Amino acid sequence: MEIIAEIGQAHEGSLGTALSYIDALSDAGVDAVKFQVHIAEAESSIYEPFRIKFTHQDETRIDYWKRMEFTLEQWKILKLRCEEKGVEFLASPFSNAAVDLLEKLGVKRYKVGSGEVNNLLLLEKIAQTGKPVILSSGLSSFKELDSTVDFLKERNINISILQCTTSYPTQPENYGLNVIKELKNRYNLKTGYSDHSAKTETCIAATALGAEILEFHAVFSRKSFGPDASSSLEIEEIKELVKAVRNISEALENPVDKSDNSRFADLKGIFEKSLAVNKDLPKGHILKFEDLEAKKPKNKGVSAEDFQNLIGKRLKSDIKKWDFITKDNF
Ligand SMILES: C=C(OP(=O)(O)O)C(=O)O
Repeated sequence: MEIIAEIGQAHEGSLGTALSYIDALSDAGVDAVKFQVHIAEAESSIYEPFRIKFTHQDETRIDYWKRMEFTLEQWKILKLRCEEKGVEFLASPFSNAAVDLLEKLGVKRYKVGSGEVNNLLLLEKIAQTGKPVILSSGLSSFKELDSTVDFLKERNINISILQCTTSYPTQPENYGLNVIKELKNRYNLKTGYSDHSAKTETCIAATALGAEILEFHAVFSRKSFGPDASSSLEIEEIKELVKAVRNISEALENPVDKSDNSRFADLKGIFEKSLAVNKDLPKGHILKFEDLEAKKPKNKGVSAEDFQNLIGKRLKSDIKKWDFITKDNF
């Protein structure tokens, strides 16, 4: 399982905050820390509407993107910090200029956000790098995904694909956990889940349903400013999630063979019981179901699993309450 923590815009354009996120998330045990590379002039214009107008600080959406930009030098610092902390620096570009920037950083692969699935210009640019792509599907139908997957396959790109719902925060009826398996069956690619539910249980369920990659938004506090804060997981939740996901992954990698219980032989013996009577019974009494009890340990008399053979049998001797029943009693 690959666990990717998406910082998105949670850094609010501050290099220091972005570095703190790398530190906190690598300590939480994720495999990759993910950024979005926004180069305002290359990807947007004054005509772009706000997805959520959460601040009056930025007059227009492009002003917001400008505030989220880092310089190449700053990106180098962020990537270096990821390397020092032993996590992959992963990013989604939102323009061809952003791909050029990421190439200068020497990234290993690319994430394509849900909004870019039909941006063939960007996909062509990424494909020209020859590097693997993780494709998100939050806004796409199968038909659109088919074309994008074909487009990348024709260019020999190694693709992974994520179920995602672009709705912030995503409500249970829209998680689409069923789609993880459908994507796997349809494309036979490495398949995962990109979460916006802000709930660890969604990611754990996705793991159990076969996701091989998990991505979720991270934030220091869901009360923070920002478009994704309410759809994100906090650091303590991420720590717990990482542990849970690693455990479930290990469980899934070790399927249990229920047809063979030989490993329980000793323990099973400790749990097994022998038959006893629950009242004083006189010689000549005919045993009924209501007379019987099953008590530990096993092998003290007739085994509990053989109780049906005793019903209707006549006692040859008295037997005291809670005494075990043996063959000699008949
Ligand atoms: C928007 C992104 O991804 P997703 O669609 O998976 O949320 C992204 O990676 O930048």
